[in-house]
Amino acid sequence: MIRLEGLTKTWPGATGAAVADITLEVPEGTSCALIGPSGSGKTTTLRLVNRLVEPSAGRVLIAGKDALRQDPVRLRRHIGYVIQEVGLFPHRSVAENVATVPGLLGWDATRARARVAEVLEMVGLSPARFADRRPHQLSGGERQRVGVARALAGDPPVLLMDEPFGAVDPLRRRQLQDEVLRLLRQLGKTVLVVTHDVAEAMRLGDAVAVLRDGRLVQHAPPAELLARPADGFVAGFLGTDRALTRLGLFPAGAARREEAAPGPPLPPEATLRDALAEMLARGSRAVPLAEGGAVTLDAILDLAA
Ligand SMILES: Nc1ncnc2c1ncn2[C@@H]1O[C@H](COP(=O)(O)OP(=O)(O)OP(=O)(O)O)[C@@H](O)[C@H]1O
Repeated sequence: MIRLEGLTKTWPGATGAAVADITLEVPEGTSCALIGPSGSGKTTTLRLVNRLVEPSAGRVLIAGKDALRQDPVRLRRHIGYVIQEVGLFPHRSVAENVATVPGLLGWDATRARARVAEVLEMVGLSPARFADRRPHQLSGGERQRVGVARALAGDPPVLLMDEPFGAVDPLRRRQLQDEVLRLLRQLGKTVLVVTHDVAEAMRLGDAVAVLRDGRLVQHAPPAELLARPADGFVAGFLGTDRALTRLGLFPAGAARREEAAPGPPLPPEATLRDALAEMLARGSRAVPLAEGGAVTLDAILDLAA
């Protein structure tokens, strides 16, 4: 569990606080996405958690323990940190990069080697193919996977991610998001993730926290946030297409009706947004579901109301 209590950071010489009195809890084994405009304090908030930035006021509790009372270097060994630029050591192999924290934790070589192979497998990189490569011999997506593997290597209960998929092309991005999310859920990690991408926040966060000028303006599960933005600022930030974004959170079967519709069925992983796109493409008010029955336009409108 991560708990921020009245967390505040005022940079020297700044007129206002970059992070202003934020109180927020991320329950154990869940994820929270931090979103907000550029300069709203997302990265600073994340770095206050692992003490790369020291607060001006307030507290950070991790699993109930006050982070400010722990040695910052030790603290960081128990918090995974994934950033957009990944920050891999360029002259070290993938295996050596991933072994960084196990090395700092004093694991013996056999245990560290086994762990490196295990986490590389977890993120979908075959150790036989990738362990000996250097970072420049990887694609952007592969580098990002190595970044996640490195953050997981010491088995930290908490993970901080700052634009973790920012360098990945849009096509692979969604697949990588889904895979990493599934993995983190399965491992029961508590995750705080910063992104500027609204759709990504909705996919990655069990809850989403919206920041404006360092203040927390709304904290809610994605479907609730999209349905009921707290004010005009949040509504504007989520975008005029927020109703469509919300449809993307539900499986197509959520608007199932017991009726027949023409054409091929939707793929099993289709969302309501995909179903609507298919209706528009087919010029039809209903599309069949793989499990039988159909999604209808009326059922989608009922659900969105
Ligand atoms: N090391 C620093 N020294 C002084 N001011 C800083 C420092 N780091 C960040 N700031 C300021 O703190 C404020 C919040 O910055 P922060 O990087 O947390 O925002 P952000 O929401 O992550 O923005 P972005 O989406 O552009 O990355 C900004 O006004 C920024 O200029």
